[in-house]
Amino acid sequence: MRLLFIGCGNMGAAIAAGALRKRPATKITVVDRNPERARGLLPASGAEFYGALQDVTDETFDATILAIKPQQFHALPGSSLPKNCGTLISIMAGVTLDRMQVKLGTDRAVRTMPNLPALVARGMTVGVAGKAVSEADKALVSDIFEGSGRFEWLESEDQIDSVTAVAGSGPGYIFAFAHYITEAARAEGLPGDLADTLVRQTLLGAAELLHSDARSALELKRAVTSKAGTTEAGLAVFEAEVGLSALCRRGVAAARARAEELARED
Ligand SMILES: NC(=O)C1=CN([C@@H]2O[C@H](COP(=O)(O)OP(=O)(O)OC[C@H]3O[C@@H](n4cnc5c(N)ncnc54)[C@H](O)[C@@H]3O)[C@@H](O)[C@H]2O)C=CC1
Ligand SMILES: O=C(O)[C@@H]1CCC=N1
Repeated sequence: MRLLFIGCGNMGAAIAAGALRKRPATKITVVDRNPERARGLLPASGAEFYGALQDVTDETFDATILAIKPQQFHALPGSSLPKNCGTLISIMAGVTLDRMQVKLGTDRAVRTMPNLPALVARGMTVGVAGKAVSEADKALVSDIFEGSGRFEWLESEDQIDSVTAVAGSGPGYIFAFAHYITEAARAEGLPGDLADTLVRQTLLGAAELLHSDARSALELKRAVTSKAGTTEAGLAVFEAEVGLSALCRRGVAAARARAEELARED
């Protein structure tokens, strides 16, 4: 398969690496304003790197992945896309299929929301297909993203901003939590290195249990929590009236509202 990446930063490079993992014969062309950074993020890929779309000589691709920031989309010269750019795949938060149609003149477009663990092939991507996307196009899109983790189709675009708030931004919330727990461990007087190891390994173990154990998150929480024990004492603080539950709802709602706002910006 032949893929064109427009923008190849953290996410573009993770997705390109995933596509290569799934289909090693994939030929990748990258256009990035900073081609040297892109090259550094995608070493030994056999990819070609360009600084501008006009420099790309190939005219035929199976898919073109837009992996620039939503705020960079309005400056993209839609008319300079290659003649046969295949299925257009956007990973931009808050950029609607309608907006892509107006700017790029095609309904053969898929709006996706991946997440950063794609870097380690543990990503979660959700996609919604535009009107002119065929079953063959959809199979290709699934293949591209399955190389960097799990992929699911959404029936309608209505839910993608909520998906963005949960899974797209989600790793950021988890990393913030890891940071604050590490700080708390240091405040307890534990050495920095040990605090770091305790938190990383605890999160990894908990994530692995969530992944491999049939019990729900709530059931697993109960399995840790002994009656009148230490976890119960800690959770009583985390779950106080305006605690973790309310914060999660407010945080997710704020991220979803920001995605909706991005959709209105041009
Ligand atoms: N970082 C994350 O965890 C996630 C990001 N996203 C989405 O992925 C997109 C990219 O995010 P990152 O990879 O984090 O950003 P990034 O800043 O690492 O990558 C963007 C790249 O686009 C390049 N670029 C900008 N304008 C360009 C243009 N006109 N032509 C060619 N290249 C251009 C930049 O040089 C940069 O390398 C965003 O739209 C974001 O909403 C989606 C899910 C998760
Ligand atoms: O923060 C953002 O806007 C992007 C989209 C989801 C994760 N990062």
